[in-house]
Amino acid sequence: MDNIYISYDFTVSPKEPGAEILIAELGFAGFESFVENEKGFTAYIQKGDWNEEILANVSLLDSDDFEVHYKVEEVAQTNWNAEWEKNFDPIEVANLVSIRAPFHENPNLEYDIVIEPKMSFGTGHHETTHMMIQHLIELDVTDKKTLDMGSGTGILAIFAEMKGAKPIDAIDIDSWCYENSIENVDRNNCKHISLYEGDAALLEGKNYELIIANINRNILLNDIKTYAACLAPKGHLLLSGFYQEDIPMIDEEVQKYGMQLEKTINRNNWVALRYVKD
Ligand SMILES: C[S@@+](CC[C@H](N)C(=O)[O-])C[C@H]1O[C@@H](n2cnc3c(N)ncnc32)[C@H](O)[C@@H]1O
Repeated sequence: MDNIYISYDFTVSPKEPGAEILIAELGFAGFESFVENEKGFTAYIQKGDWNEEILANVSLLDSDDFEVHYKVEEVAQTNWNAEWEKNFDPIEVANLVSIRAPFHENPNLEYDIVIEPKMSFGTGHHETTHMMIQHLIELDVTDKKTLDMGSGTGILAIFAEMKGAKPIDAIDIDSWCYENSIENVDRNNCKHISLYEGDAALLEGKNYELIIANINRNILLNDIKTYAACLAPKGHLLLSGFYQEDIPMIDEEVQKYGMQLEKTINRNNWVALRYVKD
């Protein structure tokens, strides 16, 4: 991949919650990095991943509730780490889990996840990551053989290990994510996570008691049958990366493989579903 990026400098009014919702949508459209400022933020995408239609499905741009302006520029690769360090705030989930950068102070909660996301998705800022952490908090995952599909920074695999899951496979299709997750797994002293670059094709013949997949609706619809084939009876499947209105479609697919919906979590119209296999 070359080092040329396309940047979109967005102003969003009102900024709260507009910028947060827009960042979430852009993350799913393929943007890789976001640097906030007073009036909005700048979003970056590699030129090779960009296309003319990149904003076509970003619904906030059509919303009457927010005023959004942007200007587009081509930029050479910047020092992402320095940019990111200036802008990443620590996050807490349920007063139990902190997700922070190495330079943040440790708030001394029960679980402390240290992540340096660079270009990959998964700081806990996103609603879907947050909800998957919530599901994992509630599940007893001790000694559960686990798969984290679409692992991004590795954040969910890392938290699963902290909660006692093992062994864990974490798979991401993106080479940046794969490289970055190696660093994060190491940084959090995880010993039971095996990382792979790839997709559902790697799952043939595998067996898990817990499968976590925070990807997007279409990839999930395509891959649910493969996940189902790898999931043991009484095993749990956690799915996120889609909206409330996508639930019927996802649910219809999952139901084909003998799984029951146990719990739905919803944040700002994003959802995370927990299924259990018969
Ligand atoms: C929404 S992010 C989730 C990251 C992290 N698990 C989290 O919860 O914050 C989705 C991830 O799935 C990866 N991905 C996309 N398509 C995939 C596929 N077919 N198989 C595996 N990973 C995929 C992307 O590269 C991205 O890192």
